[in-house]
Amino acid sequence: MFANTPYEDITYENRNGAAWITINRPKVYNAFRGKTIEELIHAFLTAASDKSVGVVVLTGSGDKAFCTGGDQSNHDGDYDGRGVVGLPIDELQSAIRDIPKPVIAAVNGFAIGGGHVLATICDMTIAADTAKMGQVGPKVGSVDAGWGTAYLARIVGEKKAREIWYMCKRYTAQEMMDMGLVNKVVPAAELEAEVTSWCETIMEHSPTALALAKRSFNCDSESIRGISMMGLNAVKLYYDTEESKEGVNAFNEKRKPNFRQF
Ligand SMILES: CC(C)(COP(=O)(O)OP(=O)(O)OC[C@H]1O[C@@H](n2cnc3c(N)ncnc32)[C@H](O)[C@@H]1OP(=O)(O)O)[C@@H](O)C(=O)NCCC(=O)NCCSC(=O)CCC(=O)c1ccccc1C(=O)O
Repeated sequence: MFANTPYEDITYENRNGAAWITINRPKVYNAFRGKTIEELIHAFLTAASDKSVGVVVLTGSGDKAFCTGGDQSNHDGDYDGRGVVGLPIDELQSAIRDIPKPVIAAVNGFAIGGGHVLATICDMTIAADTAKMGQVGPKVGSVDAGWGTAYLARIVGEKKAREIWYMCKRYTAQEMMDMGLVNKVVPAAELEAEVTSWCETIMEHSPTALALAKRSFNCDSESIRGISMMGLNAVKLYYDTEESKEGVNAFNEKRKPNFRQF
């Protein structure tokens, strides 16, 4: 599908064995549409099968955003691609978890909504001190009821996970590190160098030992994949309601949503 075709929504570079996958839609703060997700899946699977790649980095272009989740301008009940909600987001999340190589999220700005979920499921997260992270689902008529909730709670604990989803606040990189969602915070200008240095260390280590470690970590939380699929199907029904559409419309019209009518 992508043979000999450059990606449109992302870039892919093999830097000395580290596959850097960059979401390249800065005008919409690196929000994803159907095509973006397809290209990300393809890139992760390419990295998985390339023996010269030992580690994968996921980041966003520009200095504003890592990823702000689904593209709200392409969202009218369904997104514009395939899958249960018009985005094969479950396949992308599975690709990040299943590839037998460590995936590092290099969070260079906003990691919000589905973008925050992507950072959460990466094996490790290194963030710029300027990054802002959090959830917006209940403000914009959405929820990632699976990896975004249940897996998040494994990392930050139930109370904090519930706060993140119910309050929809923005957290600094340091606050996210204090909660266990970020491994290291560095000045924004040093993010790339820091991530490169972590990649160099990983490239010195045994790929099979790393793959086994990753698989064993995953085993313990594997049941969340089922919760996630059920959540996705429930969210599809929710997306078809006026209540959900009010959230999307309010964002696009730059106004506060009126959810109390429902
Ligand atoms: C990111 C913000 C907090 C930044 O706020 P601020 O600094 O005030 O800047 P803005 O003026 O708001 O934004 C600048 C510019 O970017 C555009 N933009 C930002 N985010 C998006 C977006 N997601 N889609 C489209 N466009 C976006 C914004 O319109 C501005 O453009 P201008 O032309 O300059 O006006 C803030 O922007 C913000 O909160 N953004 C909204 C984020 C959002 O709503 N994301 C979607 C969340 S829902 C989601 O991700 C579900 C998709 C999904 O993956 C999923 C589906 C079903 C089940 C599970 C999942 C899952 O999450 O896994």
